[in-house]
Amino acid sequence: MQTAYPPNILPSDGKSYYFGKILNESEEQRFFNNLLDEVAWQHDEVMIFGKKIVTARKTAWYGDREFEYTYSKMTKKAKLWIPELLELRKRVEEVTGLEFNSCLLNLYHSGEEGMSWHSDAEAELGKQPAIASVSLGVERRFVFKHKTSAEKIELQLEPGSLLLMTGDTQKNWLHSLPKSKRIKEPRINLTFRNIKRLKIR
Ligand SMILES: O=C(O)CCC(=O)C(=O)O
Ligand SMILES: [Fe+2]
Repeated sequence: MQTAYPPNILPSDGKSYYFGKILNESEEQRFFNNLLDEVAWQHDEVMIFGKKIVTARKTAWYGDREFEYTYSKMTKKAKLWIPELLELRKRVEEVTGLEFNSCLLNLYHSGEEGMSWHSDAEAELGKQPAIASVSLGVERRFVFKHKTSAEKIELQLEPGSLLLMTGDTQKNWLHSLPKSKRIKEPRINLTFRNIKRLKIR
C-alpha cells in the first residue's frame, strides 16, 4: 500500500521527497552485505573534457531487459535483475506508488569518493523523470543547487532511506554527493529509474 508523501524539500521549480528510513536496521545491513557481494561492480568510465576517465567509485546497471542507456556520455548495457534488487524495487514501488524498469548503482568505498554536480536529464528518462534513490551503508550529505539562483538545499541520506526526485527537479536543480575526508566507511546508492525509449540489441 502506498504511504502518504512527506513534504516537498525543494522551495520551487521541482519536487523532491525525503521519506527517511524505509528499511529497518537488519534489512538495511542484509541488503548492503548481499549487494556488496552479488552486484557486478565495475569501475565507471566517464568522459570528462573529451577524455575517458576511470572513476574510483564503482557502478552497475540493472534492468528488465538488456537495454542500453547513455550515462556520463558512455553507453552501457543493463544486466538482468538479481533477487535482492527485485525485492528492493518492490519496496520502493510500494512506498512511491510508481514503477521503475531499471536501476543504476554506485559504490563509494569511503568519503574520498563522491559525485560532482550534475542532473539526471538523459533523453531516455523523459521530460519529468521520477528517480528513486535508496541509500545503504554510511550516512552521507547530499546537496541540491538551483541552476540559476544557486540556492542550496542540503540533506543527510540515512542508511535505509529513500529520496524521490521528480517533477522539474532534474530540469532546474543540480545535485551532488560531496566528498568528506572524515568518512571512512562505504556506502551503496541505488537509483531506480524508468527508461522510456528502450534501445534493445
Ligand atoms: O549517491 C547518491 O546519493 C547520488 C547518486 C546520483 O546522483 C546518481 O547516480 O545520479
Ligand atoms: Fe544523480
